Amino acid sequence: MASISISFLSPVQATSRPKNRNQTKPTKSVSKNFKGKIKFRGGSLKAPQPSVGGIEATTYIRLPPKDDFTAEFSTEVKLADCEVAKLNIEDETETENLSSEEDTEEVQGGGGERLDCNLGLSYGRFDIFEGAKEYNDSGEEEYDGVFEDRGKAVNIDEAEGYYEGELDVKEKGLPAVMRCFDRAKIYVKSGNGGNGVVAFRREKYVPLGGPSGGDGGRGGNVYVEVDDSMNSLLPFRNSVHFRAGRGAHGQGKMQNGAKGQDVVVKVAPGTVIREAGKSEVLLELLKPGQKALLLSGGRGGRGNASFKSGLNKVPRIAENGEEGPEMWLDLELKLVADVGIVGAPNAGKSTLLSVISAAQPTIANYPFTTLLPNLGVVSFDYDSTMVVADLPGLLEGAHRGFGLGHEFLRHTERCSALVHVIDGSSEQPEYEFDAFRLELELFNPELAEKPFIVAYNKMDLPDAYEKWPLFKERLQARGIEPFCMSAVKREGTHEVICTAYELLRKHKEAKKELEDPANLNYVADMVHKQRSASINEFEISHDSDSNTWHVVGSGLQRFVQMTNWRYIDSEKRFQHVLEACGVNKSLMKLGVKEGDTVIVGEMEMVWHDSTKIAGPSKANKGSEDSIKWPQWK
Ligand SMILES: Nc1nc2c(ncn2[C@@H]2O[C@H](COP(=O)(O)OP(=O)(O)OP(=O)(O)O)[C@@H](O)[C@H]2O)c(=O)[nH]1
Ligand SMILES: [Mg+2]
Repeated sequence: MASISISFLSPVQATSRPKNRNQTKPTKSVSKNFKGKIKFRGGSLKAPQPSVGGIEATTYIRLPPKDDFTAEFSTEVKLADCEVAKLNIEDETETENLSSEEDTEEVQGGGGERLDCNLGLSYGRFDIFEGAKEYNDSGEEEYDGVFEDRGKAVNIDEAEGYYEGELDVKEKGLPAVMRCFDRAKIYVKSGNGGNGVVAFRREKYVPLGGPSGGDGGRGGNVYVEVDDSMNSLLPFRNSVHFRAGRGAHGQGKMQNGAKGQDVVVKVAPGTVIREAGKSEVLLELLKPGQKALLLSGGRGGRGNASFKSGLNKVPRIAENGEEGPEMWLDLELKLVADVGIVGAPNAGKSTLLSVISAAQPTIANYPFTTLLPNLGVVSFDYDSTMVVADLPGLLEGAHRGFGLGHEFLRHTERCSALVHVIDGSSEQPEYEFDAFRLELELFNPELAEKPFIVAYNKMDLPDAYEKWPLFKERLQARGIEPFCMSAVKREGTHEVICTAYELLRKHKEAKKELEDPANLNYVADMVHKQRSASINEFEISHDSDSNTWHVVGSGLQRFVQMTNWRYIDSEKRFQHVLEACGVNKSLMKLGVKEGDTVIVGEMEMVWHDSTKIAGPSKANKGSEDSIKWPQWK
């Protein structure tokens, strides 16, 4: 094969490109000149401007450090076009093909990249913020119960009774402990593959031992697993980055590198995973033990033993390991509860939960005692259980940001039934019920359609007892059969909860038929599909101002990234691939000219019309004599 020489220039030299324009036959090869890692430079892509002419690409230029420019072709995966993948609770078969490695890493503690979650909620008269422990060194998320009344902090015990009176809307973000209870933003990156090496067998009495460079190991995978013991996303306040280990490099004597360590991100049942900033749901993990492969590690680079062929018995080439994909993910937790207890603040929701289950939520005679949802398991005589969630109280106007309950209403989205607890001692219980139904409707009409039970509470109080007949009559007139109870005295609660269980049972039977199987490895499959695009699929665009041609294609980009420029044969292979996949031909058809810059992945090259160089390449022989292909020395 005829030849063309390639030289890597320093960034300084690269800027004075005209100097090299006539350098059709540079004397130094890339392996001697180029030491550093090749950096990538992105550029704005514009529509191609086809024209005719141009001949051969030759000179390669090393790019400035990656930090100096904005990376356009990063390895970060974008799944904007992904379809929703919902997991089937019943489907367990998908987990079987996952690796059993469970390396719960914990990675960078930092708190810098937390979810920016300014939800703009207001709390009416009360603003609740975190106590001092929220910011202590140990990172414990304790809430020490301090209310702020328009700038003036008051103790939680003194806050009783503040609820009465006019409610003002005041814009303020949620306290971190609440914000992070069910939302988190994390970074995941699978491991890079290890590099392959060039080595030759040297042994006494074994002349010409041949290539013996081993392949690099595959990078570690990133898994997401449902952990039954978690019921919030609070652990992600301190752990944001999850990186799998990189594969070990290959070694001589045909030794392949070891696989990188996997990472398992543990999430609470009911966690919904989205790509950061996108609305499409990538995964929904419901069942404890479910384990999904999120990102698979990069492939290990091949050592020179893998390049041995009949034509090239002494290959001096090895690949870099493939970079592992990385992503930012938004996690959202929607509790997996069968029944949700909802109602106005101070109605007795937590009291009901404490009576029917072993849960011990905080109960007190002031609104917003419950700041985060509580879960309890109700066991029935006949060996069946149901999970009940007690949610923070909801105020009228919650959809406009009043109170706390609205933020947590979405946790009822997975509930099969709702129990409305009505405070019988309130002035107008029926009005309270109507206001609540309206709030549900405004938040999500689907919630309002869920089967529900009305539980009229505090029947032990004379006030509530007197109002009960009228309340019952009015609701019956509307076709609703309310229950009365006294949660404190444990009277009437059993009927309420048995009816709720009956609703749940009916709902589960209906749901069973609708469930469809889902692919747990959906995200990994999508990423793999994106990254393994054919090398022949590329687009060329031209920036006429800077005479720059951008060749964009994920297959080509991956190829450039895996090319190890330290080895002399890599240049030949690279040029051969550009030729074979039609990049050179396409550039010439589009009118590339002498001295134009051509950027392929991380590589920037200067195009040279090297008509002086002898003969067309083998691939082109006899087909298009007018076109001069890049040549090799
Ligand atoms: N007399 C009487 N008091 C009750 C009954 N149920 C609850 N309470 C009282 O009502 C007050 C509020 O009870 P909680 O269970 O904290 O009310 P909650 O609905 O969870 O309130 P938030 O969490 O603030 O929304 C407490 O002082 C309870 O003791 C009842 O059946 N009778
Ligand atoms: Mg409560």
